[in-house]
Amino acid sequence: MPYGAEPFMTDAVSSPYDDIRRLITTMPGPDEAAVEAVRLRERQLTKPAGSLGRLEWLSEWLAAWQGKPNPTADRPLVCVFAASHGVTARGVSAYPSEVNRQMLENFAAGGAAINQICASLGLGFKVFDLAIDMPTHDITEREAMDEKSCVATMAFGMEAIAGGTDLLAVGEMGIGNTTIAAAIYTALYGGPAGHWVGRGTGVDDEGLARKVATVEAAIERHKDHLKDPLEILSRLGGREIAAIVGAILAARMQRIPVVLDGYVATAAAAILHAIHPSTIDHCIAGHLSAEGAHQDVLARLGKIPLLALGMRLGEGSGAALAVGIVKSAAAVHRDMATFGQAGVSERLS
Ligand SMILES: O=C(O)c1ccc[n+]([C@@H]2O[C@H](COP(=O)([O-])O)[C@@H](O)[C@H]2O)c1
Ligand SMILES: Cc1cc2nc[nH]c2cc1C
Repeated sequence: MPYGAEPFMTDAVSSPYDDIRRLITTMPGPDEAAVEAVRLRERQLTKPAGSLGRLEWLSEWLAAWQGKPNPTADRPLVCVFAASHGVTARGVSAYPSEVNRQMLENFAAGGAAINQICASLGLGFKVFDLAIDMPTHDITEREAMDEKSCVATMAFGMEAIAGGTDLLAVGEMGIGNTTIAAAIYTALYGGPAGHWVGRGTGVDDEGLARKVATVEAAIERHKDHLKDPLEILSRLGGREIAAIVGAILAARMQRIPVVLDGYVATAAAAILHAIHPSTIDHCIAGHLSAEGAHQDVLARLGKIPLLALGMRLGEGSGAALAVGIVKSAAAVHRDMATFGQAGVSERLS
């Protein structure tokens, strides 16, 4: 038998993405019985019905995706995925790419904003270095990464949950990646590149014009290959976005609800949503980023952000703050007294 023609191989055209597509078809759905149990207890707690607004919904959401009637947020984990981008050669960021490695050191030393947010809220924190010294290709010239590297990076992102957690927040670090995210949104949703491009770390008007021109050039370069969302991901990048796609999928398989960070992290959710909207039903938007088009993206994904603090930092900061709210929602649901326990009179009619 000639080399490469083992009997178990078929002639069917296979793609490196097949395993990811197969995984998506086996994802668990929401646990309706757990949601009902939460609603039942909710009605018995010492407060006017519905008075805790979205906190009540958050308890139901946790229960639905954790698959348990007593939802928890006892071991929340913030994962930050860090990557470098060849497109920075086009002058699309207010900061140099060296900041990527320097910020990894800052995260490790405990000096970044995200370190303080995690410490103040008691959240676990893990950073993933996605070959930070090897930028992906400039997407105006060629694809950011090949399909196999893209799949390998998604698989690496699945490691996010390896240590165990009951609530995952996903964020990123990568100079130039608001241009990458804008390119992904332009490919997915169409319209002028200028609609999707914002100031990121704070580029001036010339920088903004360079970002728009860069996204337009990237779309023009790849225009014949932007139908399949996974191909959009590998062509436009970057590694941190691919890793977050993997983390979101792995979390779903293990029944771990996910909190998304800002404009860049949401691009990973948008890729999955374009494959099938239900793939991100276990995700909430932690916050509304100040990066202009985030509102539009979240509306397309059907997500209402938990917080709107005018933040545009990235590094998981908005998602981590939102986890603090989710932790309170779980604690309120678990520890409040019922009308019966507290001897408080119930509603008249
Ligand atoms: O995700 C967001 O909402 C967001 C908005 C603006 C900036 N960022 C962060 O800033 C970096 C990207 O900005 P830029 O200008 O280099 O494209 C990257 O490290 C992101 O974490 C992130
Ligand atoms: C200093 C700095 C910190 C960051 N954290 C996330 N993105 C960032 C971009 C810069 C420039």
